[in-house]
This record gives sequence, structure tokens and C-alpha cells, in this order.
Amino acid sequence: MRLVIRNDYDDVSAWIAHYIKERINQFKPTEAHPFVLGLPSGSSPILLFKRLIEFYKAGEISFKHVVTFNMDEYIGIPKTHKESYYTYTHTHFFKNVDIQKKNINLLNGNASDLEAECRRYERKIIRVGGIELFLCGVGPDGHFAFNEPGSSLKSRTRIKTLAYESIVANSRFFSGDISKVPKAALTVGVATVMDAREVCIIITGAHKSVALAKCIEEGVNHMWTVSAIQMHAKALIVCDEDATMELHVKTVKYFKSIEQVHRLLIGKANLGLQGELLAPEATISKSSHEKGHQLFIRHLLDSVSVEDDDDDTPRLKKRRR
Ligand SMILES: O=P(O)(O)OC[C@H]1O[C@](O)(CO)[C@@H](O)[C@@H]1O
Repeated sequence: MRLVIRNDYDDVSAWIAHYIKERINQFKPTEAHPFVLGLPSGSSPILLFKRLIEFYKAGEISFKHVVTFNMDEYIGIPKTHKESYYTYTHTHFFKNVDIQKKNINLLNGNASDLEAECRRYERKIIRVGGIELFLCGVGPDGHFAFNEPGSSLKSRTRIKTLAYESIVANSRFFSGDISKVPKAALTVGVATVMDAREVCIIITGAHKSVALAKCIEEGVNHMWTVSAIQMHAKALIVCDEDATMELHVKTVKYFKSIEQVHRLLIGKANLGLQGELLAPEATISKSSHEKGHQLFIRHLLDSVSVEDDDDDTPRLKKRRR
């Protein structure tokens, strides 16, 4: 599991948007071989959608051969309702980029046979070759998609009754009126997300800090369903400083030092970390308990040098001795 800690929500959103752009561009999707992206709902992805739209408008990315699967949809509100995830994702993302209508997949919370609708969704994911990258938000109680506490870690797309905590949390979108919040939804399951070839979790804000701690410092537990990503072969969590509030200081330092080395290895341009790579000394902490990491990084710097080439992408080259 990789944990990337950025300063705040803005930085987290920019980081993930850049990461998605790189993943899609490197994949080189075509009509026959599309990039399949799982999408979250909620407020977490709004800013990163904005950043992706900016990249699209700047000609840095196209969504023409991207197939999307939204993770969930409320049951019983029309898709034209401003809080349906259909309208939400069209408003904040789809209508602003070149994605093809036929490539957009959403669960239909008004289907006459909701269970058949869930089976259809799972089949469709398989038919397109599986999800390449599933982007997920997390609730303060550690759920992702609507896999509420106690959900089976083997669950698949299904009907789910919402936890009281989620209803309260989502009432902010329904003028604070709990009675207006749908009480059930269709949602992909924990296993549906785990089948994706990569999972990226966005966690920001102090109110989600317990969820983050449960997710990475404790064991896999169905009461904190996001902890299931410990079992995923390629899991990435991007959080802000506030969300680290409940983590051990040692955990934060550990993941930060890993990122520091990682940045040195893969180069600033791949992560969009302008300038950080070129001033590695400045980013190395001088505190005594980090001497071990410092020595390791120095060894790394001694054995490689960073080369700039024409496309402004620094590459690591083994230093000749
Ligand atoms: O991003 P927000 O608004 O905190 O909401 C996150 C929630 O939204 C969801 O994506 C629900 O669709 C959940 O994964 C998570 O509960």
C-alpha cells in the first residue's frame, strides 16, 4: 500500500488528477482497448474533477476512450434529481469533457428489478475487461462506496440500506433534512472494488482521521470496510495532513520517508512535484531519529544522478564511479 500525504484538499486533488492523467496517457487507450475508470460520488472528488477538466481543456488528456463505472446510486430519486449521482457526475465531470455517452455506466436506482440491475452491472464490468483504476471516497465511518460497516468483504454490487451515519452525513446535500435523504442505494461491493487492477482512495479532513488510522494501522475489519484495501496488490491512498491526525507520528514519518525516496527515484515530472526533486537536500529532515533514512537517501544520491533531457523529465542515471 502506498500512502501519499499532501498539505490540504487542494493539493490532494491536484495530485490525484495528475496521477489519473498520467495513468490514462501512459495506457494509450483506444476504442478497442479503453481505460476503465471507477468513479466515486460525494464531495471528495469535486476538485479533482475540476483539475481533470482543466487538463482536458488544455489538450493534455482525452476521455474519448475512457469507460467509467460510477460506484453507487440512490434508490428512489429520479436521475434528474440534483442529488442523484447521475446528475452529480454529469454536472461535475461528464458534461465538461469528451467522454462518449456510450462509455458512461451508472447504476439505475429506479430499475424495476434492482437485483437484476446489480447483476447486469457486474457483468458489464467483466465484459469491458475489468476496472483499471477505481477511485474511491471514504465516509467518516470508514465505508467506501456504500459498503457500510459490517458489509461483507466479499460483497458484490447490490442493494444496501444506508447507515444512519451516512444519512446524517449526506443530509447536507438535502438542505440538512434527514427525511429527504434516500435510505437505500445500489452500490458496487467491496469485492467489486478489490477486483480493480488498482485502487486509489481519497481521504481528507480531520473528521476522517479515525477511518484512515483504522484503515492502515489496524487489521482488515468489516466494520471499517476501507481496511479491505490492505489485501489489494496495488492500493494507493492520498490524504491531507488533517486526515493523519489519528495516525501514529511514526506511521506518518515512515510513509513520508518512503515517498521522499520514491520521488527521487521516479523524477519530479512524473508526479508533478515541480522543484522538489531538484532540491533533495532541502527536503531531508535533519532530526536525529531520521538519521537512518537520511543515510539511505544519501546513499541513493551517491549512486545515481538526475539528468535533465529535452522533454524536461529528469531521469535517474547510475553514477559512474
Ligand atoms: O466525499 P464525501 O462527501 O465525504 O463522501 C464520501 C462518501 O461518498 C461515497 O462515495 C458515497 O458515494 C462514499 O464512498 C463515501 O461515503
